[in-house]
Amino acid sequence: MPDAIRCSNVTKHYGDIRAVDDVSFEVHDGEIFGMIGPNGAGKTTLMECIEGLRTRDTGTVEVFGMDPEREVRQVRERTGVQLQSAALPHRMKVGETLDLFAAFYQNPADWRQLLSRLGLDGKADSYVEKLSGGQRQRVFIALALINNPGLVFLDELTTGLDPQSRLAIWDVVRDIRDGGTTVFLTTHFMEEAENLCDRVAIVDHGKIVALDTVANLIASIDAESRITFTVDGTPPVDRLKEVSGVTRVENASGRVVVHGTGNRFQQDVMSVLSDIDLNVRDMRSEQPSLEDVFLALTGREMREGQPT
Ligand SMILES: Nc1ncnc2c1ncn2[C@@H]1O[C@H](COP(=O)(O)OP(=O)(O)OP(=O)(O)O)[C@@H](O)[C@H]1O
Repeated sequence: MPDAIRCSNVTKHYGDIRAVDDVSFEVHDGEIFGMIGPNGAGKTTLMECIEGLRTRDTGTVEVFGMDPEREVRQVRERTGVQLQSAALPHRMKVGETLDLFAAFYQNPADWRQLLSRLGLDGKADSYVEKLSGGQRQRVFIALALINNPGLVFLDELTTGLDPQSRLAIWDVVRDIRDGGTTVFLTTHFMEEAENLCDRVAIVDHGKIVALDTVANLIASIDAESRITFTVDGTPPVDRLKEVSGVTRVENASGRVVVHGTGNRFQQDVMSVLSDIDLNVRDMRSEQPSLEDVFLALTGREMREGQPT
Protein backbone atom coordinates (compact mmCIF):
# COMPACT_ATOMS: atom_id res chain seq x y z
CA MET A 1 0.00 0.00 0.00
CA PRO A 2 1.45 3.46 -0.85
CA ASP A 3 2.04 5.84 2.02
CA ALA A 4 0.41 9.25 2.47
CA ILE A 5 2.99 10.21 5.11
CA ARG A 6 6.55 9.04 5.79
CA CYS A 7 8.52 10.38 8.74
CA SER A 8 12.13 9.42 9.45
CA ASN A 9 14.03 10.39 12.58
CA VAL A 10 11.98 13.56 13.15
CA THR A 11 13.06 15.61 16.16
CA LYS A 12 11.73 18.93 17.46
CA HIS A 13 12.87 20.88 20.55
CA TYR A 14 11.40 23.92 22.25
CA GLY A 15 14.45 25.20 24.10
CA ASP A 16 15.41 22.32 26.39
CA ILE A 17 12.14 20.44 25.87
CA ARG A 18 12.43 17.60 23.39
CA ALA A 19 8.80 17.58 22.18
CA VAL A 20 9.39 15.07 19.36
CA ASP A 21 12.23 12.61 19.83
CA ASP A 22 13.58 10.76 16.78
CA VAL A 23 10.22 9.58 15.44
CA SER A 24 9.88 7.37 12.35
CA PHE A 25 6.62 5.95 11.00
CA GLU A 26 4.34 5.80 7.97
CA VAL A 27 0.65 6.49 7.45
CA HIS A 28 -0.86 4.35 4.68
CA ASP A 29 -3.04 5.80 1.99
CA GLY A 30 -6.73 5.36 2.77
CA GLU A 31 -6.52 4.62 6.50
CA ILE A 32 -7.70 6.40 9.62
CA PHE A 33 -4.50 6.76 11.61
CA GLY A 34 -4.69 7.95 15.22
CA MET A 35 -2.16 9.27 17.73
CA ILE A 36 -3.00 8.92 21.39
CA GLY A 37 -0.98 9.81 24.44
CA PRO A 38 -1.05 11.95 27.56
CA ASN A 39 -1.00 15.76 27.64
CA GLY A 40 2.31 17.13 26.46
CA ALA A 41 3.37 13.85 24.79
CA GLY A 42 4.20 15.71 21.57
CA LYS A 43 1.23 14.78 19.37
CA THR A 44 0.33 18.28 18.23
CA THR A 45 3.96 19.22 17.60
CA LEU A 46 4.49 16.11 15.47
CA MET A 47 1.26 16.75 13.57
CA GLU A 48 2.30 20.35 12.94
CA CYS A 49 5.72 19.25 11.65
CA ILE A 50 3.93 16.97 9.17
CA GLU A 51 1.48 19.71 8.18
CA GLY A 52 4.39 22.05 7.50
CA LEU A 53 3.16 24.51 10.13
CA ARG A 54 6.19 23.95 12.32
CA THR A 55 9.86 23.54 11.37
CA ARG A 56 11.43 20.27 12.51
CA ASP A 57 15.00 20.31 13.85
CA THR A 58 16.13 17.11 12.15
CA GLY A 59 14.76 14.21 10.13
CA THR A 60 12.69 13.95 6.96
CA VAL A 61 8.95 14.24 6.39
CA GLU A 62 7.21 13.29 3.16
CA VAL A 63 3.55 13.96 2.45
CA PHE A 64 2.59 12.26 -0.81
CA GLY A 65 6.33 12.21 -1.50
CA MET A 66 6.74 15.97 -0.92
CA ASP A 67 8.52 17.85 1.86
CA PRO A 68 5.91 20.03 3.60
CA GLU A 69 8.57 22.61 4.53
CA ARG A 70 9.87 23.05 0.99
CA GLU A 71 6.88 22.23 -1.22
CA VAL A 72 4.49 24.27 0.87
CA ARG A 73 1.97 25.23 -1.81
CA GLN A 74 1.75 21.73 -3.34
CA VAL A 75 1.28 20.09 0.07
CA ARG A 76 -1.40 22.67 1.03
CA GLU A 77 -3.33 21.87 -2.15
CA ARG A 78 -3.48 18.17 -1.29
CA THR A 79 -4.03 18.29 2.46
CA GLY A 80 -6.73 19.65 4.76
CA VAL A 81 -6.09 21.01 8.25
CA GLN A 82 -8.80 21.40 10.87
CA LEU A 83 -8.66 24.88 12.34
CA GLN A 84 -9.34 25.73 15.96
CA SER A 85 -12.51 27.84 16.36
CA ALA A 86 -10.49 30.81 17.63
CA ALA A 87 -8.92 31.07 14.17
CA LEU A 88 -12.17 32.29 12.54
CA PRO A 89 -13.23 35.93 12.38
CA HIS A 90 -16.29 36.79 14.51
CA ARG A 91 -19.78 36.98 13.04
CA MET A 92 -19.15 34.95 9.92
CA LYS A 93 -21.92 32.88 8.40
CA VAL A 94 -21.22 29.26 7.50
CA GLY A 95 -21.60 29.87 3.74
CA GLU A 96 -19.42 33.01 3.82
CA THR A 97 -16.70 31.15 5.68
CA LEU A 98 -16.69 28.29 3.18
CA ASP A 99 -16.68 30.74 0.26
CA LEU A 100 -13.69 32.53 1.75
CA PHE A 101 -11.69 29.35 2.28
CA ALA A 102 -12.66 27.95 -1.16
CA ALA A 103 -11.04 31.04 -2.73
CA PHE A 104 -7.62 29.95 -1.38
CA TYR A 105 -7.51 26.84 -3.58
CA GLN A 106 -7.25 26.02 -7.26
CA ASN A 107 -9.87 23.26 -7.32
CA PRO A 108 -12.23 23.76 -4.38
CA ALA A 109 -15.10 21.39 -3.61
CA ASP A 110 -18.71 22.50 -4.07
CA TRP A 111 -19.31 23.58 -0.48
CA ARG A 112 -23.08 23.17 -0.68
CA GLN A 113 -22.53 19.47 -1.43
CA LEU A 114 -20.04 19.31 1.45
CA LEU A 115 -22.58 20.82 3.86
CA SER A 116 -25.14 18.30 2.75
CA ARG A 117 -22.65 15.41 3.13
CA LEU A 118 -21.88 16.59 6.66
CA GLY A 119 -25.52 16.88 7.70
CA LEU A 120 -25.52 20.70 7.67
CA ASP A 121 -28.24 21.30 5.06
CA GLY A 122 -29.92 24.63 5.65
CA LYS A 123 -27.07 26.02 7.82
CA ALA A 124 -25.34 28.15 5.15
CA ASP A 125 -26.92 31.35 6.50
CA SER A 126 -26.34 30.57 10.19
CA TYR A 127 -23.59 32.31 12.12
CA VAL A 128 -20.80 29.84 12.99
CA GLU A 129 -20.75 30.96 16.63
CA LYS A 130 -24.49 30.26 16.99
CA LEU A 131 -24.17 26.58 16.03
CA SER A 132 -24.06 23.71 18.54
CA GLY A 133 -20.61 22.29 19.38
CA GLY A 134 -21.17 19.27 17.12
CA GLN A 135 -22.41 21.40 14.22
CA ARG A 136 -19.46 23.77 14.59
CA GLN A 137 -17.04 20.85 14.46
CA ARG A 138 -18.74 19.74 11.21
CA VAL A 139 -18.12 23.21 9.79
CA PHE A 140 -14.44 22.86 10.70
CA ILE A 141 -14.40 19.47 8.99
CA ALA A 142 -16.06 21.05 5.92
CA LEU A 143 -13.32 23.72 5.91
CA ALA A 144 -10.65 21.02 6.11
CA LEU A 145 -12.25 19.25 3.13
CA ILE A 146 -12.86 22.37 1.00
CA ASN A 147 -9.88 21.61 -1.29
CA ASN A 148 -10.82 17.93 -1.88
CA PRO A 149 -7.69 16.80 0.01
CA GLY A 150 -6.16 13.35 -0.22
CA LEU A 151 -5.16 13.64 3.45
CA VAL A 152 -6.89 15.45 6.30
CA PHE A 153 -5.49 16.32 9.76
CA LEU A 154 -7.93 16.39 12.69
CA ASP A 155 -6.55 17.46 16.08
CA GLU A 156 -8.74 16.46 19.04
CA LEU A 157 -11.82 16.80 16.92
CA THR A 158 -14.34 15.61 19.48
CA THR A 159 -12.97 17.19 22.67
CA GLY A 160 -15.79 19.07 24.40
CA LEU A 161 -18.59 17.27 22.56
CA ASP A 162 -21.34 15.24 24.23
CA PRO A 163 -21.24 11.47 23.61
CA GLN A 164 -24.01 11.55 21.01
CA SER A 165 -22.32 14.28 18.92
CA ARG A 166 -19.05 12.37 19.25
CA LEU A 167 -20.62 9.23 17.77
CA ALA A 168 -22.08 11.29 14.91
CA ILE A 169 -18.65 12.82 14.20
CA TRP A 170 -17.11 9.31 14.12
CA ASP A 171 -19.55 8.45 11.31
CA VAL A 172 -18.45 11.58 9.46
CA VAL A 173 -14.78 10.61 9.82
CA ARG A 174 -15.45 7.06 8.55
CA ASP A 175 -17.33 8.55 5.63
CA ILE A 176 -14.31 10.73 4.80
CA ARG A 177 -12.05 7.65 4.82
CA ASP A 178 -14.54 5.66 2.74
CA GLY A 179 -14.56 8.52 0.22
CA GLY A 180 -10.82 7.90 -0.31
CA THR A 181 -9.27 10.56 1.95
CA THR A 182 -6.61 9.45 4.44
CA VAL A 183 -7.32 10.67 7.97
CA PHE A 184 -4.58 11.53 10.49
CA LEU A 185 -6.02 12.41 13.89
CA THR A 186 -5.07 12.93 17.52
CA THR A 187 -7.37 12.12 20.39
CA HIS A 188 -7.49 11.98 24.16
CA PHE A 189 -10.25 9.40 24.07
CA MET A 190 -9.26 5.78 24.23
CA GLU A 191 -12.64 4.60 22.96
CA GLU A 192 -12.35 7.00 20.02
CA ALA A 193 -9.07 5.40 18.96
CA GLU A 194 -10.50 1.91 19.58
CA ASN A 195 -13.65 2.49 17.56
CA LEU A 196 -12.44 4.71 14.79
CA CYS A 197 -8.80 4.13 13.91
CA ASP A 198 -7.46 1.50 11.53
CA ARG A 199 -4.05 1.89 13.21
CA VAL A 200 -2.97 3.70 16.34
CA ALA A 201 0.36 5.17 17.44
CA ILE A 202 0.81 5.53 21.20
CA VAL A 203 2.96 8.59 21.89
CA ASP A 204 4.78 9.24 25.16
CA HIS A 205 7.57 11.73 25.94
CA GLY A 206 7.96 12.61 22.26
CA LYS A 207 8.38 8.98 21.11
CA ILE A 208 6.08 6.47 19.46
CA VAL A 209 6.13 3.62 21.98
CA ALA A 210 3.82 1.33 19.97
CA LEU A 211 2.07 1.37 16.60
CA ASP A 212 -0.38 -1.20 15.23
CA THR A 213 -4.06 -2.03 14.90
CA VAL A 214 -5.91 -1.77 18.20
CA ALA A 215 -6.52 -5.53 18.22
CA ASN A 216 -2.80 -6.27 17.72
CA LEU A 217 -1.75 -3.74 20.36
CA ILE A 218 -4.08 -5.32 22.89
CA ALA A 219 -3.06 -8.87 21.93
CA SER A 220 0.62 -7.90 22.24
CA ILE A 221 0.42 -7.31 25.99
CA ASP A 222 -1.47 -10.51 26.84
CA ALA A 223 -3.55 -8.57 29.37
CA GLU A 224 -6.29 -10.12 31.46
CA SER A 225 -10.02 -10.00 30.71
CA ARG A 226 -12.48 -10.05 33.62
CA ILE A 227 -15.92 -11.61 33.95
CA THR A 228 -17.93 -10.46 36.96
CA PHE A 229 -21.27 -11.90 38.14
CA THR A 230 -23.41 -12.63 41.19
CA VAL A 231 -24.80 -16.07 42.03
CA ASP A 232 -27.58 -17.09 44.39
CA GLY A 233 -25.82 -19.93 46.24
CA THR A 234 -22.25 -21.20 46.45
CA PRO A 235 -20.22 -20.16 43.39
CA PRO A 236 -18.33 -22.94 41.57
CA VAL A 237 -14.94 -21.38 42.39
CA ASP A 238 -12.92 -24.61 42.13
CA ARG A 239 -14.40 -25.52 38.74
CA LEU A 240 -13.76 -22.01 37.46
CA LYS A 241 -10.12 -22.16 38.61
CA GLU A 242 -9.64 -25.27 36.45
CA VAL A 243 -10.77 -23.53 33.25
CA SER A 244 -7.82 -23.07 30.90
CA GLY A 245 -6.76 -19.41 30.75
CA VAL A 246 -8.22 -18.55 34.17
CA THR A 247 -5.57 -16.87 36.31
CA ARG A 248 -7.55 -15.90 39.41
CA VAL A 249 -11.05 -16.19 40.90
CA GLU A 250 -12.24 -13.77 43.59
CA ASN A 251 -15.40 -14.40 45.58
CA ALA A 252 -16.84 -11.80 47.97
CA SER A 253 -20.28 -12.78 49.31
CA GLY A 254 -21.45 -14.30 46.02
CA ARG A 255 -20.05 -11.51 43.79
CA VAL A 256 -17.47 -13.35 41.70
CA VAL A 257 -14.67 -11.93 39.53
CA VAL A 258 -12.93 -14.34 37.15
CA HIS A 259 -9.65 -13.11 35.64
CA GLY A 260 -8.10 -14.76 32.62
CA THR A 261 -6.43 -14.53 29.21
CA GLY A 262 -6.74 -16.15 25.81
CA ASN A 263 -9.33 -16.46 23.05
CA ARG A 264 -11.40 -19.17 24.71
CA PHE A 265 -11.42 -17.74 28.23
CA GLN A 266 -14.82 -16.07 28.04
CA GLN A 267 -16.51 -18.92 26.22
CA ASP A 268 -15.17 -21.57 28.64
CA VAL A 269 -16.24 -19.61 31.74
CA MET A 270 -19.74 -19.21 30.23
CA SER A 271 -19.87 -22.91 29.60
CA VAL A 272 -19.15 -23.69 33.30
CA LEU A 273 -21.82 -21.20 34.37
CA SER A 274 -24.44 -22.64 32.04
CA ASP A 275 -23.75 -26.12 33.53
CA ILE A 276 -24.46 -25.17 37.13
CA ASP A 277 -27.93 -25.15 38.59
CA LEU A 278 -27.70 -21.65 40.10
CA ASN A 279 -29.19 -18.29 39.21
CA VAL A 280 -26.40 -16.09 37.67
CA ARG A 281 -27.13 -12.34 37.71
CA ASP A 282 -25.58 -8.96 36.81
CA MET A 283 -22.94 -10.41 34.54
CA ARG A 284 -20.32 -8.01 33.14
CA SER A 285 -17.36 -8.66 30.93
CA GLU A 286 -14.39 -6.27 30.76
CA GLN A 287 -11.91 -6.61 27.94
CA PRO A 288 -8.39 -5.15 28.01
CA SER A 289 -8.22 -1.75 26.33
CA LEU A 290 -5.66 0.68 24.94
CA GLU A 291 -5.44 2.06 28.47
CA ASP A 292 -4.03 -1.33 29.56
CA VAL A 293 -1.59 -1.24 26.63
CA PHE A 294 -0.33 2.18 27.73
CA LEU A 295 -0.03 1.01 31.32
CA ALA A 296 1.88 -2.12 30.27
CA LEU A 297 4.27 -0.12 28.08
CA THR A 298 4.94 2.85 30.35
CA GLY A 299 3.93 1.76 33.86
CA ARG A 300 1.63 4.81 34.06
CA GLU A 301 -2.06 5.54 33.52
CA MET A 302 -2.66 7.49 30.33
CA ARG A 303 -5.53 9.37 31.96
CA GLU A 304 -3.36 10.78 34.73
CA GLY A 305 -3.59 14.54 34.49
CA GLN A 306 -6.01 14.40 31.55
CA PRO A 307 -8.84 16.88 31.16
CA THR A 308 -12.23 15.34 31.91
N1 LIG B 1 5.08 26.66 21.37
C1 LIG B 1 5.67 25.99 22.36
N2 LIG B 1 6.70 26.52 23.05
C2 LIG B 1 7.33 25.85 24.03
N3 LIG B 1 6.97 24.58 24.41
C3 LIG B 1 5.95 24.00 23.77
C4 LIG B 1 5.25 24.68 22.72
N4 LIG B 1 4.27 23.85 22.26
C5 LIG B 1 4.37 22.71 22.99
N5 LIG B 1 5.37 22.80 23.91
C6 LIG B 1 5.81 21.75 24.84
O1 LIG B 1 6.18 20.63 24.06
C7 LIG B 1 5.71 19.40 24.63
C8 LIG B 1 4.78 18.71 23.65
O2 LIG B 1 3.59 19.48 23.50
P1 LIG B 1 2.43 19.10 22.47
O3 LIG B 1 1.42 20.20 22.50
O4 LIG B 1 3.03 18.76 21.16
O5 LIG B 1 1.85 17.77 23.13
P2 LIG B 1 0.43 17.08 22.93
O6 LIG B 1 0.70 15.61 23.01
O7 LIG B 1 -0.22 17.58 21.69
O8 LIG B 1 -0.35 17.56 24.21
P3 LIG B 1 -1.94 17.78 24.38
O9 LIG B 1 -2.53 16.42 24.33
O10 LIG B 1 -2.03 18.38 25.73
O11 LIG B 1 -2.38 18.68 23.28
C9 LIG B 1 5.05 19.80 25.94
O12 LIG B 1 6.03 19.68 26.95
C10 LIG B 1 4.68 21.26 25.73
O13 LIG B 1 4.67 21.95 26.97
